[in-house]
Amino acid sequence: MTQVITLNNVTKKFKEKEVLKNISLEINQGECVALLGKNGAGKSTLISLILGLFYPNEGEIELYDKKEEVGFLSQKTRFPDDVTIQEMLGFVASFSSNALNKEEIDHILKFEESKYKQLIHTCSGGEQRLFDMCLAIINRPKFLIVDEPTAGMDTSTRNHFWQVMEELKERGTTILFTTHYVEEVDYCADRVVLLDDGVIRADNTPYHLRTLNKRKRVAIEKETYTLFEKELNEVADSFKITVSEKSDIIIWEFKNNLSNEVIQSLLRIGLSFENIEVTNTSLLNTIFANELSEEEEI
Ligand SMILES: Nc1ncnc2c1ncn2[C@@H]1O[C@H](COP(=O)(O)OP(=O)(O)OP(=O)(O)O)[C@@H](O)[C@H]1O
Repeated sequence: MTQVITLNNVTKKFKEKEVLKNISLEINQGECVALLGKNGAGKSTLISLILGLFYPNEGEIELYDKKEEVGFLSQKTRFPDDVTIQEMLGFVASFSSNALNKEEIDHILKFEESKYKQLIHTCSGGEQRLFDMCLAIINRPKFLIVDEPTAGMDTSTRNHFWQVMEELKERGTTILFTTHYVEEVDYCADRVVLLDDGVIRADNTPYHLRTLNKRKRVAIEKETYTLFEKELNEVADSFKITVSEKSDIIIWEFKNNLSNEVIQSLLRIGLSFENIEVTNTSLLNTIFANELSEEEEI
């Protein structure tokens, strides 16, 4: 496979703080990689290193595409107050010999014709994000990096955005995107890289990460719980179940491998499946809920 970027044992510090610790990562041509992590995990710093905006303190980064073949959508964009959508599109397109044509731009933005004459800052949050995206891909980059692209988008704009990403992917664009939305990795990511406190905790397919259920969750209505309280507390104690309350339900959480025994105990006490709701807590949810301990393997 042809590599687009390679990071070898990269460490980045801001003063004494290690924000990225010994990161090694390869992205191959045509791959779509989701970089997932909580606030402050180091996602934007990693992107800045790839873009050459910061130097690493240790390690090497090799970008195989030319700089002008890389498109970048940053988390926040700023434009002068007195520039229209049309003017900015024309300005950015003027740097490329093969810029997107009007029809392609219309397909991305889905703006009415009159909107092009509007000042950029009068766009809604979602419209502005689509506009940012359009500028990022106006020169048809081979490698596209997008940092939290869907912030501020409503559901239909978000769906449209992911459709555009899918089309880019079908045309062979290599994509690296960051997101806080666990469900967004399902749209077009081939791989999910989980960054946690500056360390890569997982690098695998979305399917693989989703199926790694570390915990089971059982919700029981408080009214029902009260009827069987003594017996339920005994079961909870014997399996060391984490018990919490949320409005009118009691939630039990326990390791997946205890599922059969816990459910059988509930049925023995007299609860029926109609009284309980059983759900899986995925690995991704677990990590985002800050519940994964350092020792837990992925
Ligand atoms: N220029 C800088 N100087 C000092 N510290 C910085 C700088 N840039 C980032 N940091 C720190 O590095 C850590 C990682 O920040 P980064 O922006 O990479 O995280 P992130 O995963 O992108 O977070 P978010 O999801 O909130 O955007 C944070 O603690 C942040 O305060």
